Amino acid sequence: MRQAQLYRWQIPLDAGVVLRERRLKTRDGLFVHLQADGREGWGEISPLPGFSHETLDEAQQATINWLHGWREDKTLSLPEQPSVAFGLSCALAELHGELPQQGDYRAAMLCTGDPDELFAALAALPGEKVAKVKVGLYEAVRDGMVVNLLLESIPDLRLRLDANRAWTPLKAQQFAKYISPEYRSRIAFLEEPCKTAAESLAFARESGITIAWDESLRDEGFQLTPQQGLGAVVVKPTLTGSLQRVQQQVAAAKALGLTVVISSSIESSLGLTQLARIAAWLTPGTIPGLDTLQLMQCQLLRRWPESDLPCLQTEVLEPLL
Ligand SMILES: O=C(O)CCC(=O)C1=CC=C[C@@H](O)[C@@H]1C(=O)O
Ligand SMILES: [Mg+2]
Repeated sequence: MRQAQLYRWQIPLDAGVVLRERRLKTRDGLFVHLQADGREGWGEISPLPGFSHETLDEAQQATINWLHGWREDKTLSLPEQPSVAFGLSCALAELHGELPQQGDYRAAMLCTGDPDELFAALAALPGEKVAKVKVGLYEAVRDGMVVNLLLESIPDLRLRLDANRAWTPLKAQQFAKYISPEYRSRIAFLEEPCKTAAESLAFARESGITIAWDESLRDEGFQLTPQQGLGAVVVKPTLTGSLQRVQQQVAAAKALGLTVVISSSIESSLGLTQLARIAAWLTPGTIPGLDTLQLMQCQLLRRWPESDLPCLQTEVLEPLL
């Protein structure tokens, strides 16, 4: 006997979460709970505003339609909305015991705010010092000076940078000019420096700074091919689709010798813990990009290890079925 429930939730975010020039005050999403033969599985469906094409209402309706069929023992293909396919595939994988329990809870520290605050946090970072810094929000020269200062001040720090396609080729050159050549190898990668892939690849060739694809992976008709200066891909499962689709994309990137980073789409703690398990399973040895729980004011259902944020249970969730 199959049972299913769908919950809607909303988490207040700390001030200052800006995505694609829009301020996000809350993170809203869905949890799907499947039960059958004494087993259960959970999944998170939380399309990311400004990045996902589907709205939460569209995701909700597609999920409800699918669940009605699943409860009647129909074997259905997953809906095409990536956030829905991902969440349902996680719930099915948990139900069938196919999502490994072991997680990689290390996270590349997501750095926001002023350099002084960064120094203390980064210097105290235990183990492999990997941090992610968003660039492209301020002047490129300032970004270059801050990044150079961080690399100079913390000799064992490696940085992941992300410009979210903010720079023109000139701005990208201005940034690179302020990074001492001997520090450039400690930039693990710079995600999406310029507005177009061609401009980003030219930047990588000219600057010697390794770049990574993130948004490009999801562009219509994009083909992943080996390129000089391309070192990594950043895979956001909520924006990509089912676990099976994620596995395909990870395998294709690894076959090209690229580093693959499993990255957050600002999911709840339940989604983030599942991403940590997917990272340990599909990209062992690579620190995932999951340090986004700090943006939230609470956890839901499952705790992120060592987070002291309050963890709320189903009583705050709105059942929809
Ligand atoms: O990848 C990480 O380390 C954390 C997640 C992260 O940086 C992002 C998540 C969602 C949208 C963006 O703000 C940003 C990104 O573009 O990678
Ligand atoms: Mg990115």
